[in-house]
Amino acid sequence: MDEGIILKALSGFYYVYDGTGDLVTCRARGKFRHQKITPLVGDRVRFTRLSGGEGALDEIFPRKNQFQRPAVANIDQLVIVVSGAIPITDPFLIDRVAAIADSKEGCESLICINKCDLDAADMLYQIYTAAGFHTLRVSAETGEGIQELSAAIAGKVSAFTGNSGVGKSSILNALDSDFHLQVGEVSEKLGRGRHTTRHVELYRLRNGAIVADTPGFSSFDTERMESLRKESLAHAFREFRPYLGMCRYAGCAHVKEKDCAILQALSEGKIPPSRHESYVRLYEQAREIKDWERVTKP
Ligand SMILES: Nc1nc2c(ncn2[C@@H]2O[C@H](COP(=O)(O)OP(=O)(O)OP(=O)(O)O)[C@@H](O)[C@H]2O)c(=O)[nH]1
Ligand SMILES: [Zn+2]
Repeated sequence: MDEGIILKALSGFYYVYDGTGDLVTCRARGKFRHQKITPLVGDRVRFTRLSGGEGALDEIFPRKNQFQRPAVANIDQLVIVVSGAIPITDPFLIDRVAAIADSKEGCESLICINKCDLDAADMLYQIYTAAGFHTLRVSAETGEGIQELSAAIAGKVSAFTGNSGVGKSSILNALDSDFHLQVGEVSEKLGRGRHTTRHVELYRLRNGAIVADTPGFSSFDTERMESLRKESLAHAFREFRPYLGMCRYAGCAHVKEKDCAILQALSEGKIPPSRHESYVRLYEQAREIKDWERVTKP
């Protein structure tokens, strides 16, 4: 039996890449349906090769992480594309999506500041380097920083996200000029634009990176923030972690409590103010969801 990764799922077919040649078009064996297991794009699988480039999925290896929207598994790295100019990215949107990635097992986040030819985005750069994120400055227009980004994604499975117009597609094209051809082919087959659908696909770049061009921030697993319960939210803010457990009260919310280690670190400049503001906003939202659930659920 062979092993590979599902790059694409369409109409009951799973397109598996075994690390070398062409994709193998697989059907899932009946046992998956009986077990109610749906193979996902990103799944590592074992399969049997049949004739004519076809195959059968035999086994899905355990997932290290999983996203609902887009439905994709085993993401090594979320590349959060942001910009300091046209459009300026709101730090809250960055923090929300970074918290989702940082709450998943084995998913790193990389902050990629694009359009540096227009604006160096010093404020964003300072916030995210201070918070401990790997932060890169690039320009899809001039090619600045693209080599460094290429090295940061090589050999990994990365999902790209970012607010609309920030330059995700331009960056992917700068990384690999064949990228638009791969994407164009799919859009044509589906007969619609790639962002009008929930279809997700992984693409192989020439440097060995595997990438997903996902929908923008607004739809990236942010619906109702199911993954971010208020109790676990502080853990999803990486620079808060050294101080957790050091507050005076065990159930400290780190919002305005007395003798809170997070608020202390904030006042000492060890936590960027905008990061704490985002935390408070998400905390309030998570609390509202809980209250709402309590009202509607008997
Ligand atoms: N000056 C400059 N313009 C850029 C850069 N990167 C992208 N752009 C421009 O920004 C606009 C949006 O770029 P896209 O690559 O379509 O952005 P996107 O994030 O894929 O947008 P959506 O598909 O809406 O999510 C285009 O007009 C690009 O030419 C850059 O580094 N510098
Ligand atoms: Zn606290």
